Amino acid sequence: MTKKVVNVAVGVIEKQAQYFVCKRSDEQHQGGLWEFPGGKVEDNESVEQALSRELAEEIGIQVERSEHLVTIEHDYGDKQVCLVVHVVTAFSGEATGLEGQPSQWVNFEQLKKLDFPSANVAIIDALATSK
Ligand SMILES: Nc1nc2c([nH]c(=O)n2[C@@H]2O[C@H](COP(=O)(O)OP(=O)(O)OP(=O)(O)O)[C@@H](O)[C@H]2O)c(=O)[nH]1
Ligand SMILES: [Mg+2]
Repeated sequence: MTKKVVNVAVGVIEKQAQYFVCKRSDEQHQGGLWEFPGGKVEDNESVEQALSRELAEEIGIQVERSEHLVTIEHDYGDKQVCLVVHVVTAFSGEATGLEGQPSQWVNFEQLKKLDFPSANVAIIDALATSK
């Protein structure tokens, strides 16, 4: 049986060699783990539109420049996702967890030590390669 793939726009927010990450709530899929902010791409929008919308909703920033980093297909067993990851290198506003989620800016060494969903291993690898 083929499962429905959920397309997700994910933003790696980068500023002065620091990265902005949020903690997923316990009730969410892959709850309690750190994440790069983002969310599901709706039927009527492009990945870039979804990225801008989700980052405005979740962390209150307006994307000014972003570039594609990597696209990852991952099967969690209970859910199959396709993460389309962009690095956001210019934005306005100040990143904050608008939905009450814990958040922090970390450098790359700290980023590597955080607990992320397993699909994110490939994001960290791609970031390391792009540096
Ligand atoms: N945002 C985000 N989602 C991720 C990451 N890694 C990863 O596997 N995912 C998965 O991508 C899927 C969709 O992301 P999401 O839960 O943020 O979607 P959303 O903001 O639209 O949430 P909602 O369903 O509460 O409205 C989840 O199954 C989540 O586990 C990540 O780094 N960031
Ligand atoms: Mg989300």
